[in-house]
Amino acid sequence: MSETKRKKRAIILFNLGGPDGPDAVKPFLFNLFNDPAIISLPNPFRYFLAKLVSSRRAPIAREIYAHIGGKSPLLELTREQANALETALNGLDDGYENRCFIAMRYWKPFAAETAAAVKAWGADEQILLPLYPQYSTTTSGSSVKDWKQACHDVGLKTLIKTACCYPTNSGFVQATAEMVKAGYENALKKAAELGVGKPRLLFSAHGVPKVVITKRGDPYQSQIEKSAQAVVDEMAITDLDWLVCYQSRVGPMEWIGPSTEHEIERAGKDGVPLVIVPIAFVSEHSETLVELDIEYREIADHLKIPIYERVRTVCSHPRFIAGLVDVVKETQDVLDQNGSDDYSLETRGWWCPDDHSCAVAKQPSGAGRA
Ligand SMILES: C=CC1=C(C)c2cc3[nH]c(cc4nc(cc5[nH]c(cc1n2)c(C)c5CCC(=O)O)C(CCC(=O)O)=C4C)c(C)c3C=C
Ligand SMILES: [Fe+2]
Ligand SMILES: [Fe+2]
Repeated sequence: MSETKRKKRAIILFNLGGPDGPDAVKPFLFNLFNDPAIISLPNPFRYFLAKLVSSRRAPIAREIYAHIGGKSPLLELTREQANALETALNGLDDGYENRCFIAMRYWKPFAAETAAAVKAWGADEQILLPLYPQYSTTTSGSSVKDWKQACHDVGLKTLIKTACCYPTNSGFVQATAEMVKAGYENALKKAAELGVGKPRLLFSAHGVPKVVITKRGDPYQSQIEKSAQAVVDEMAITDLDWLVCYQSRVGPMEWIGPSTEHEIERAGKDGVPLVIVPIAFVSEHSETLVELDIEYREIADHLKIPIYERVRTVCSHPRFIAGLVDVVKETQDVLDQNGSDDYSLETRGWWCPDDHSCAVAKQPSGAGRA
């Protein structure tokens, strides 16, 4: 019996990227601040502001990265996720030969290099998979736009579909809940030994300027709240004390709140133990290993918070990888039933309805999109 040729499906994993050494810090920051999704000024103003801000921020950022060997572990951890996902997808035996590629937004491997590799491999289809469960124009939106530009530049034109977001994906929620539960129980045990009250869970997400929510209409904040609620529901512990807060503020603009620092200070006043849960990151990097583990822990110690327990991110947790497989399958269904996205760079802010029906097949063509 002749074997039918399997279609080649490229899965493109997007993340922010991080410097691979001290010399990369300034150009990495320049790329970040020169992104119109981050600073929405026309050029040449954005270019000059990005030069200025990246020069000023570079010494601070270098100090941050010095705590973790001068570089970000993000690419290495993303490679592990890509390998695990590729193995899981190829185990489906669903008629596709799968290969996972990585495109980082502000440092290597950049979209252009990866798009060229996808073209050289001879992909028939592409599934775009941001490693951000919640959608923001500053992250997933920016990466997808950058990717489509790279596809234009290298002449890569295949069927293509984007998984815009998956804030309540069961694999992501179960993996997170399992890890939070372990951290919570650990803190509860320590609290009993110390004779202090029960711990409070702080679901800490990367912040964004308020205008990103109010003017652009990003669903990011509401999706963060949905993720946290889903994890709490999955944990099924009665009377949990929990809330959502936002870390990593930079610049003079007003950011969404409450800030994680403010909530740590409030916990200090209340004298309650803390369990910190990163809810917008799916891997370890400067924002978890330095900001949460070193900087915020110092604040907590200074305030004599009795316990400060930080839950690790899901990384390559098998349940999370299984969740990503589901996202790829759902996105493939939408591609098969609604057809390919176009390569237009004119995306509106986001295209996923709040109920996440963008990833549900059998909707009328174009539904949920601008
Ligand atoms: C959900 C994830 C992220 C959102 C939303 C986001 C928005 C955002 N970030 C900045 C500025 C900086 N971010 C920096 C690092 C950084 N940011 C994210 C994720 C999100 N950013 C990650 C994963 C990382 C870590 C990268 C790594 O270490 O590998 C930095 C650099 C570090 C520092 O100087 O503090 C900056 C600057 C803005 C302005 C913004 C929204 C407008
Ligand atoms: Fe979505
Ligand atoms: Fe950031």
